[in-house]
Amino acid sequence: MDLRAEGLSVRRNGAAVIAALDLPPIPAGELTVLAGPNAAGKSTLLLALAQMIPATGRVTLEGADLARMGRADRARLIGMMPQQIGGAGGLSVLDSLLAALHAGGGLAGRALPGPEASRHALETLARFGIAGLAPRPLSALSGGQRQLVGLAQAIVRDPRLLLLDEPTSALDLARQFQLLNEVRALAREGRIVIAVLHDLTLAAHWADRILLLSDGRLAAAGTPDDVLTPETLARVYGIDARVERCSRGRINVMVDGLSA
Ligand SMILES: Nc1ncnc2c1ncn2[C@@H]1O[C@H](COP(=O)(O)OP(=O)(O)OP(=O)(O)O)[C@@H](O)[C@H]1O
Repeated sequence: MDLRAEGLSVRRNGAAVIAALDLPPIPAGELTVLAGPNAAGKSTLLLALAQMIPATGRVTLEGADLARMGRADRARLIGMMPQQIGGAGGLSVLDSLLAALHAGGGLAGRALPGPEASRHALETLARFGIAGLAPRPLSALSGGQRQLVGLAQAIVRDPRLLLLDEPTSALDLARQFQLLNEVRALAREGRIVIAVLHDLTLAAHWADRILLLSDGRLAAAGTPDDVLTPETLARVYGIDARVERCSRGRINVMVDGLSA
């Protein structure tokens, strides 16, 4: 069971952002990290995979063509955490989760009665350690709290495919660890999970596989060991980097400067 994308092309503002991209099959059960320079097309790729922007090519989830699926079925199957989490208006955190649950037809497509829906939403918040935020208005959250709520919104329907755009960018070190630990557990439970991360040391620690995007093309794909080499980092980011192992065997990426 996997996600596949073949010949995917996206134009934005008249320019080709993603051009005839083929991805290797992305399996359930693993955490796939999407990395690459600014403006490489990472957010665009997530939006195109979720069919939220026009794209040509073929995207299949567990064999089903997502473009041919109804909106309600896609909402049931896909959870998307955008880079910017909305927070306007007076909607509470709990109500925002109930709205996300309702938008996808309930829990994995099964409508829940009111009290059960609230209980499920609260359990989802508790999974990320933020049940206490339930009554707070979205507009009154810190950036990090908003990011944790964004992940809870993406997962509340129990989707098969989880697309997370820079889920840790506003989080402190402890919450980065907590969130990525949960995200990897969500993958291990049998979901297909793709997360955009800029921090390659973090990616090396948590990813089962890394897709490195550059100028809308796949520059490298494979395990962190395969992808995170000084040669590839010089080619893709234009940096002089050292890739070293710390005492626990984990990969550390250190940047010494920009390539000449
Ligand atoms: N709404 C939009 N309308 C037009 N062009 C856009 C839009 N969003 C992004 N682009 C353009 O598409 C290209 C890819 O942007 P995208 O946001 O996908 O990159 P990214 O890899 O996610 O970047 P970052 O790491 O900076 O978040 C950029 O050139 C950007 O200017």
